[in-house]
Order: sequence, then C-alpha cells, then structure tokens
Amino acid sequence: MSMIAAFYGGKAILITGATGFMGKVLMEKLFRTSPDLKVVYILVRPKQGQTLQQRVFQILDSKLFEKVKEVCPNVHEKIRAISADLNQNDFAISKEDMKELLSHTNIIFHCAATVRFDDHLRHAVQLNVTATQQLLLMASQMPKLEAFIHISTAFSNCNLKHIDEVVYPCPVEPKKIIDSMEWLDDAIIDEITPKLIGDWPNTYTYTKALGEVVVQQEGGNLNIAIIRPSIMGATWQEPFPGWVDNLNGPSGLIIAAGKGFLRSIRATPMAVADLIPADTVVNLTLAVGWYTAVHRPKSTLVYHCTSGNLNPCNWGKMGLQVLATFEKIPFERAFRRPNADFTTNNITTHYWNAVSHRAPAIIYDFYLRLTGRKPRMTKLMNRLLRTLSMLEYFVNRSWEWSTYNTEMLMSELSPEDQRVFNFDVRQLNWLEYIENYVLGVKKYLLKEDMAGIPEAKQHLKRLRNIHYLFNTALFLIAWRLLIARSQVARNVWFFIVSFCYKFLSYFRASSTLNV
Ligand SMILES: CCCCCCCCCCCCCCCCCCCCCCCC(=O)SCCNC(=O)CCNC(=O)[C@H](O)C(C)(C)COP(=O)(O)OP(=O)(O)OC[C@H]1O[C@@H](n2cnc3c(N)ncnc32)[C@H](O)[C@@H]1OP(=O)(O)O
Ligand SMILES: NC(=O)C1=CN([C@@H]2O[C@H](COP(=O)(O)OP(=O)(O)OC[C@H]3O[C@@H](n4cnc5c(N)ncnc54)[C@H](OP(=O)(O)O)[C@@H]3O)[C@@H](O)[C@H]2O)C=CC1
Repeated sequence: MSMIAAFYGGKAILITGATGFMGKVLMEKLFRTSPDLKVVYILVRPKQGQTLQQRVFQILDSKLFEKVKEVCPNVHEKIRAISADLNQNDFAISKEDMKELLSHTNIIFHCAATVRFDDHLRHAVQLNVTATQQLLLMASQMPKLEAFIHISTAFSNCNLKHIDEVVYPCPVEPKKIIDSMEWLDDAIIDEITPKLIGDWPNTYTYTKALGEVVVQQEGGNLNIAIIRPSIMGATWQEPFPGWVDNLNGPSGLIIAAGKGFLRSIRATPMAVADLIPADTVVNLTLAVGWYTAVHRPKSTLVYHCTSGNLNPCNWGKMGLQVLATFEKIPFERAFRRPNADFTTNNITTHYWNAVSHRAPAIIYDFYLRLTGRKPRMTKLMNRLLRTLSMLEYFVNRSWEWSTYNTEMLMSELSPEDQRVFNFDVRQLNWLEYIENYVLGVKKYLLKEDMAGIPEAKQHLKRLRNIHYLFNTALFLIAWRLLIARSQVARNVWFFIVSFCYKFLSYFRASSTLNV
C-alpha cells in the first residue's frame, strides 16, 4: 500500500492554479491515487464567458481525466471550485467560502503564477509575490493546515551558475518592492524595471525569486516546502505519455518547427536542455506534501526538480530527435518542410532570420495579396522572432542544480511509493520521451488526427518539389544574369558545357563498343 496515497485519503486540499498545465496534472494524479480524499478546493477565476462550473467540467471532460472517472466516478462532487482572483484583495473570495477554506484545509499546493516572461513588473509582483504573501496569511489562520507547498522555478536564481537547494536573498527586499508598486505609476515602473531586475533575464524569474524570499520570511510556524521545477514538458508516463496543453517552454517551438515556420534558432547545441516531465514534477510535489506534513522538517526545505545533473540531455540531441520525429509523424498543412538548425552567433542569426524567416514570409504575404487574401505571415513571423529572442537566454547557458533534498526524499520513500510516485529521472529515455512529446503536441495541442499522416506526408513531398523547383529557377536566373555580365562566368559556362558534351560522347561511344 502506498503511504503517500493513504496520507491524502480523507484530506481537504487547496490548489491554486488548478486550471493551469501543472495544476491539472496534479489534480488528476491526486484523484487517481487517493480517490477517497475529502475535497479539493480550487481557486478559479471566471474566464472567457465561462462560469466556474463550466471551467471545471471542461477539465473533467478532457482526455487527461479519463482514468480518474473510472477510479473516482464522483470526482465532480469532490472538486469545490471557489471564485477567486489572486490579483484582488483577499482574492475576492466570499466570506462564506473563506470561512470554509480556513476551517477545513489540510494541505495547500500553491501553483498559480504568471509565467509570461514579458509581464509588466506590477502584474508579475502582484501575482508571484503579493498573492503568495496573502496566501501565507490565509494559511496562518488555518488550524488544520499540515503543509504549504509552494511551486517556484529552478530559474528563480538563473543569475547564478551553481544553484543549491536554499533560498537566496534578493538585492531589494520583497516588502519594499511590494510597497513601491502601490504608489509608483506604470511609466516609472517601466523605467526602473531593468535596474530592479538586474541580472535576472525577465520579470518572471525575478518575481519568482522574490516570491521564495516572501515564503521564507513570512512562513512563520507553518510547515513549508518549496519546489523548483526546471522546464516543464509533456507527461512522461502518467496518466499517459505526451500530454501537454499549452505553448510554454519547448511546446510552441515544436509546433513552429513542425509547421516549417521555425528554420533557425540561436542556441548552443551542447548546452543542457533541462526539461522535466510534468508528471515527474507532480509526483515529487505529492511526495513533498506528504513528507512535509508527516516529518515536519525544522526549516523550509527546497527541492530541485531538474534532470541535468542526473540524466543530462542537450539542445543539440533534443533538436535532432524532434526533427527525426517529424519524418515519422509530420504535422498537417505545413508552411515549409521542417528543417531547422542552430545558429551560434549574432551575425549568422541575423542572416538566417532575414533569409529563412522574414523573406519567405514577405514572399508568401505577397502571394496572399495577389490572390486577394489578407497577408498574415509577416505578423506571425515577427511574433515567432520575438518569442525566440525571449527564450534565447535559456538555450545558450547551462546551470548546475544540486539535488540533495530531492535525493534524500527519494531514499525516504517505500519501494511502493518510489514506484507510484516516481520522480527518478535517471530512468527517463530521452529519445522515447521526445518522440512522445512531439506526438502529444500533434494530438493534444494541434488536435490533429493520426489518420491524416499519409496526407501530411504527401503535402511535405509537394513542398519538397516546390522547394527544388524554386531553387532551380532561382539558380538559373542568377546564372543567366551572371553570364550576361561577366566574361569569366561565360568561360566557365562554356567549359562546363563542352566538358559535359565530351563526357556524354565518350560514354555513348564506349557503350556502343561494349555491345
Ligand atoms: C539541429 C537541429 C535543430 C532543430 C531545432 C528544432 C526543434 C525545436 C524544438 C526544440 C527547441 C526548444 C527550445 C525551447 C526553449 C525553452 C526555453 C524555456 C525556458 C523556460 C525557463 C523557465 C521555465 C519556467 O519556470 S515557466 C514556464 C515558461 N514560460 C513560458 O514559456 C512563457 C513564455 N511565453 C511568453 O512569455 C509569451 O507568450 C511570449 C513573450 C513568448 C509571447 O508574448 P506575446 O504577447 O507576443 O504573445 P501571446 O499573447 O502570449 O501569444 C501570441 C501567440 O503566440 C503563441 N505563443 C505563446 N507562447 C508561445 C511560445 N512559447 N512559443 C510559440 N508560440 C507561443 C500564443 O498561443 C498566441 O498564438 P495565437 O495564435 O495568437 O493565439
Ligand atoms: N511551465 C513550466 O515550464 C514551469 C512552471 N513552473 C511553475 O509551476 C507553476 C505552474 O505553472 P504552469 O501550470 O505551467 O502555469 P500556467 O500558466 O499553465 O497556469 C497558471 C495558473 O495560474 C492561474 N492564475 C493566473 N492568474 C490568476 C489570478 N489572477 N487568479 C487566479 N488564478 C490565476 C491560472 O488560471 P487561469 O486558468 O484562470 O488563467 C492557471 O491556473 C507556476 O508557479 C510556475 O511558475 C516552474 C517551472 C517550469
């Protein structure tokens, strides 16, 4: 019997960010392994004209929850969606709901965050720092609370090269940042943002670092743990391989490469691609919840959920495997044949951006205009280039994360728990994982049918022929222009033609003699 699964039985669990990528995988695993849990409270904001219930039903109706519905048929009764906006005071939770949360909650998993790299500092501070502070305040009023698990990111200290499982201080105290956001106007915040974030690459990583400091400073007597996943990718094994539902991290770029938009990316092939499957993060999170509640460590423990030091893969290997998978499992209606490459310096990056990204987009938009349609490719390409520039920081560096606490926790688990809540990335086969990831992107993000693969392959063949034709025409035009202008080119041309003629005559003569 799994001790961790048994631990969550009968518990009231509060999850923030349950409608996000990690939150859904976390809820799924909780219900599948502990169907006898009491209730899962989720803080949800109404969105896109959907009520809370509609949002919950949409999640439960997805393929991700198919197994859960078999194991826990009354899952919908056990999810209690509470209307909340983490940007508001007291999260805009009603008095009755707040009362219920405060008096019943046993465990908190705080996953909600803004993960946008370019978010305005005010918004990023509000969600990643102030909301964390408010949640801690709520937690301190929960008499039955056994553990508070805060999800951070392995990149919260990406300004360092070697990162230990400790909370590092920030140059400016989070409290001062929170206060200043209240009275500074947007224009001034914009102006001081680069100075405040210093050597952090964006507001996301900076505010996640501030969030950790808040957790450490304001955790009081709570049993707290911080989990730092690296780049969360599709699921590895559970509930099935390859599940993914947003474009963050590599997923968006896999689509861009598979559809033929992405032709080159400034990345260091040997740099470590520290991806971590979402189900691995969730298994560690649930194990940490159990350990923190049962063993009550004296201080706040930080757990790195990374792959680089135990089972490293690099961007070069990952890129090649992504491309190899497109051969077997192409995406439908590609713009060009998938054929991306890495560039390593500014000059080649600018060159390939002009030749492989911007020029085809301009030509295609010209074609769309000619045929009376609205041009859209240049806009899309500009967006892709902006995304690439934001991700570049992470694909041109390697970090070392120590994993003592994570390894310690693994050794504390029973063999059964090590199996059910497996977070040992040494067992991960990267080639198999990446193939399933690409397949998952096709099925769950692009919603493409596997039956369309033969047609997709045909389409790629047509694109290849168009590519050859286009290149041949371009070469002939360039050559013709060169011959018209240069005597040397003319001489070379006559030499080649006469050489070919002689070779053909010799070949024909010798084959006649053989007969
Ligand atoms: C040798 C052979 C080589 C071959 C190579 C080919 C293979 C390529 C695949 C492998 C390469 C993989 C490289 C991956 C690099 C990953 C690095 C990630 C680092 C993460 C470190 C931190 C991890 C974390 O802790 S948190 C999670 C990370 N957060 C994110 O990833 C968020 C990033 N996104 C953003 O910040 C924004 O979305 C931004 C700035 C990128 C775009 O903002 P903008 O306002 O312009 O657009 P949006 O309104 O957000 O969206 C517009 C449009 O774009 C789509 N989109 C959104 N995000 C992405 C994305 N990441 N990639 C692609 N497209 C994206 C979005 O859906 C919208 O589309 P619409 O059609 O308009 O709806
Ligand atoms: N994805 C990754 O690669 C990594 C993620 N992490 C961390 O893991 C955690 C989960 O990330 P992930 O699942 O990918 O993120 P998502 O962007 O998929 O999910 C974010 C969640 O936060 C919720 N949220 C955002 N703003 C508010 C608000 N104002 N009020 C209420 N809820 C809000 C969202 O709700 P809604 O659906 O309404 O938008 C959503 O449920 C985050 O803390 C992130 O920093 C760490 C490392 C890597």
